Amino acid sequence: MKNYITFKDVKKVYKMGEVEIEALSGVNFSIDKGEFVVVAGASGAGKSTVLNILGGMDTASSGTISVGGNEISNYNNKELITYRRHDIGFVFQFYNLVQNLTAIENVELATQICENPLDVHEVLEAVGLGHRKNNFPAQMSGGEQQRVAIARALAKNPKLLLCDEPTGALDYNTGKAILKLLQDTCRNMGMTVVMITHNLAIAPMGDKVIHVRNGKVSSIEINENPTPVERIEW
Ligand SMILES: Nc1ncnc2c1ncn2[C@@H]1O[C@H](COP(=O)(O)OP(=O)(O)OP(=O)(O)O)[C@@H](O)[C@H]1O
Repeated sequence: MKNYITFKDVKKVYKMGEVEIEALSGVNFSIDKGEFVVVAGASGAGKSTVLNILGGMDTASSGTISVGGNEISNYNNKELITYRRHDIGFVFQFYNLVQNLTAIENVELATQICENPLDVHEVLEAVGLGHRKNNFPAQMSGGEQQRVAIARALAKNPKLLLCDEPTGALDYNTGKAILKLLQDTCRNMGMTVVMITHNLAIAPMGDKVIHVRNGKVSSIEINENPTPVERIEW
């Protein structure tokens, strides 16, 4: 589906007492269903603000955001909760797992609040953790914990998978394996994936690369033939 997501003239102003910070100053882009999109830019450019607004964790000050034909910029708080719960899977830099629950329990916890969850065993197999289901986070490496976090997001069967620097805390090879998992998930499940990075070297893996600078989109690249992660070096 073309233009599954659209941002039209989206602005975000944070007010801190007397001071106003314009984090987004008129952001425009569109994303098709099933695209793997990389949002790239320097620290403070506005990447997380874009992702948080798209995921319904924050709201725009003005402008229109539409996802799958719904104007989420008009949603009230209750509608945003439902949207986050059913439509969005989030993956963060630091995995945010519940430490006293096993891998499978962490994934099950997320599926308990959503409508059409996937089979938790199958999802853990798919992320390569079939043999670690009963381990606690402290018994797993960073890369394995991030796989649990990805399984937790995917098991909700979300419409959108949003990833904020998902490899930021991982070493080179582990990070690469996680990027491959995300790219393969996008292809195999037809999942729309939006991933933030400050690492421009991995931009060629995206079907689309949205460059953000000073709260604006500075350019958008379309890669007709995205590079498989295993062929990217940085
Ligand atoms: N809750 C907030 N209150 C006030 N200012 C904020 C808030 N969140 C973000 N900002 C400001 O908005 C601007 C954009 O921040 P944002 O976190 O979106 O950038 P970023 O590109 O994701 O950066 P990084 O790569 O460092 O995470 C920055 O100037 C930041 O200080």
